[in-house]
Amino acid sequence: MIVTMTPNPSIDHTVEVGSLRRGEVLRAQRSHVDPGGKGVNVSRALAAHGRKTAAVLLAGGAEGARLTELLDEQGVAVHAVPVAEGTRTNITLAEPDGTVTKLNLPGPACVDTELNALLDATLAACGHGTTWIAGCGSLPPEAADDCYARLVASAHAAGVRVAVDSSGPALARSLAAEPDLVKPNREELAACAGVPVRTLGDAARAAEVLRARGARAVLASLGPDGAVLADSRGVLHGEAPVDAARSSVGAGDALLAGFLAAGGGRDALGPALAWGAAATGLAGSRMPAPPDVDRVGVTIHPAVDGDRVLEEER
Ligand SMILES: Nc1ncnc2c1ncn2[C@@H]1O[C@H](COP(=O)(O)OP(=O)(O)O)[C@@H](O)[C@H]1O
Ligand SMILES: O=P(O)(O)OC[C@H]1O[C@](O)(COP(=O)(O)O)[C@@H](O)[C@@H]1O
Repeated sequence: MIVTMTPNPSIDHTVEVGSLRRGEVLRAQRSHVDPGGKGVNVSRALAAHGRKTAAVLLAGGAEGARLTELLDEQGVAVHAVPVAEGTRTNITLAEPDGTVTKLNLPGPACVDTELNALLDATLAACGHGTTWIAGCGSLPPEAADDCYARLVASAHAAGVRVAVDSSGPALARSLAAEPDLVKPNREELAACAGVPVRTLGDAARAAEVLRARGARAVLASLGPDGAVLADSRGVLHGEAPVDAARSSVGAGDALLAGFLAAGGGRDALGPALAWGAAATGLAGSRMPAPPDVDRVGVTIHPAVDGDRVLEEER
């Protein structure tokens, strides 16, 4: 069983437009709604693979009720902790060439009692046989940025491993608590380590900075360049090319889900890459199922090519 905690979930509204022109009236071709938020997506990907998971989240207002309903429809067990203000809606504008513009709202403000209730509910959701808790996403406005650090401390006291996928101060503050894994993307890695990440070598060095600050392992996702995994045994790089990426929204969440589902060790890098690449071939933030993942070919490189310039920097 893998429990996810999402302090700031969302309704993800994807709108498909012909092309995005600022300052004009755009006619949408299609639109659809997915339950969203990083931990929510990890649970959706696990549920799509028939894995036992529970999504613990803060939910408020009609949007919060709708989020719970959407997750029920997808067979995800939800533990919704009430928050006074309404859950946010995040907007994705998707163009036919695969370009995605994302508008993430701040979300409902949250007070200490609500955040404490979320942490308590997360620990309470862990039964016998819970292998991981994944604490994921941004924090709502006014939430204390030691939220994930506290999650790590209490989960470790209960003997459960913790993965943190967040950004900014919430990620930085979590490191000293020694999370078993952190999953930054390239921007989050660079910001947290305080160094530019332009090459694979930069990514490997930045991951080591996060390990030196306390993270036991770092799974740094690098978009089309795959991911590097740094742990006490060294740094690995792997990738899984995709022919036509449709939407990378949620790909990092699918990557993390695949990594945890495969046990969270060095052997889990391959499955993680397959789940992440499979997600990029699906519309919006749809999460991959086994047939999507089985189509993907993964390469794990014997050594990290430190001079290789990352795709997004070329
Ligand atoms: N264009 C792409 N081609 C192949 N794989 C991709 C692509 N974009 C994302 N991925 C896969 O999805 C994972 C997560 O994507 P990334 O953009 O790094 O994370 P996030 O969604 O958290 O920002 C990558 O590590 C990679 O495995
Ligand atoms: O909590 P944040 O950082 O605002 O991110 C929330 C957004 O991230 C997502 O979980 C997608 O995550 P990734 O593309 O990083 O994998 C969306 O569903 C959601 O709208």
